[in-house]
Amino acid sequence: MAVIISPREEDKPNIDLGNHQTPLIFNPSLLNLQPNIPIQFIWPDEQKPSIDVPELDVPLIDLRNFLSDTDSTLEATRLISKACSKHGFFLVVNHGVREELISDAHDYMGRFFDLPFPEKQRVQRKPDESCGYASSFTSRFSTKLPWKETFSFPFSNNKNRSKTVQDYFCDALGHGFEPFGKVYQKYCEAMSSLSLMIMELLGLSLGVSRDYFREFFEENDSIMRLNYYPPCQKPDLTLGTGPHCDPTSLTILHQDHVNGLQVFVENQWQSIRPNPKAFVVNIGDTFMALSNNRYKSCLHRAVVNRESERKSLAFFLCPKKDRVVKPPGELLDRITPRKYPDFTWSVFLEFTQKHYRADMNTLQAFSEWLTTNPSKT
Ligand SMILES: C=C1C[C@]23C[C@H]1CC[C@H]2[C@]1(C)CCC[C@@](C)(C(=O)O)[C@H]1[C@@H]3C(=O)O
Ligand SMILES: O=C(O)CCC(=O)C(=O)O
Ligand SMILES: [Fe+2]
Repeated sequence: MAVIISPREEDKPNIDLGNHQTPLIFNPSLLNLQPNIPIQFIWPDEQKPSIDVPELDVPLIDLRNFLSDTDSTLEATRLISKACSKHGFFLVVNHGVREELISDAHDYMGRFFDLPFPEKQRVQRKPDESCGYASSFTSRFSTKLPWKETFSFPFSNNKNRSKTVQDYFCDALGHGFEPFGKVYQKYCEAMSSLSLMIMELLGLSLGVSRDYFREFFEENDSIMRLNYYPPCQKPDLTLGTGPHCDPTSLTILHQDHVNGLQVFVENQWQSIRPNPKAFVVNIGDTFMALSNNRYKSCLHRAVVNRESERKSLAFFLCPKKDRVVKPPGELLDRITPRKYPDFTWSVFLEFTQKHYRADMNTLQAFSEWLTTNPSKT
């Protein structure tokens, strides 16, 4: 009988606070004036950030001649195979995304988070929905709150070429936000194209056809997330984003110039230094399942600091919601049985939004949850 997964109470998302609880409002400019931070933001000793961590040696993959030159393609597949079998993180440069588009995306992110709090609350994330504005997740979790504000919105890459991001901004915030919508529409389209190029690389490196994963993600229902980490007076007591593996398929992250991303590799936290010309790419749980565990979705977190705010752009590539996630035949053989059951991203996403706070065991917990909820398979 499978153990029924019920995360620790404090980790269980509060779907309904009812009217007996009003969530603490995370207003960093006010919170940071107080000598101490609210207890909900203080993490357990074993999870508090360590001050000095070593730098992770992350492979840098040059996409300039990828697919046009055999040697470059071989080198890229070798590097990606080594990194993804170990920790799932690598950098890509000469990626073809215009510097101006990246700087516009950072610029508009700053403008959004500088808006007055009531303005941001107009797009407040609704309970058990994955998109919208969230400040510190006070309405979702009762302890171990992250020191951050986020704004997430959907991107769909589909045949009718709809402008889902631009429409989201105009519908949710009004036509005055059309410039925001246009920039993030272009940015997400560039992220989707880059993701598909990386999917070709991943396919080649896993020994399946170059087009297999590209076709799988050609149409995608992805999530764009803007992360804003205010300065914190007690950076050694809290975390900007807690330790987790991304439940999604592939994450393409652009950090601003402030250090903060850390990955847990060889039993220690190691930082990935910001490089404005590079995107940080990591394998998520869903791609780990697609690769039948050959490539690893790795534990990572974000730390904060006393002096400066930090921002990051995270594009989460996700398959079409109801596409069945199962590894290709080439990755299955008699000595390598299936590691995870078939599932759809829509059910996995629902699991992370309604039942389980994503951490380092999300995919395992989800697999076990499916056995006790057969209607979800
Ligand atoms: C599908 C998702 C859930 C989260 C956003 C995307 C991919 C990463 C997930 C998350 C960042 C992992 C850490 C916990 C979390 C609650 C957070 O800190 O934001 C997660 C996101 C979420 O559930 O909103
Ligand atoms: O902000 C960062 O550097 C990492 C954020 C992250 O891991 C996430 O949003 O999933
Ligand atoms: Fe992450």
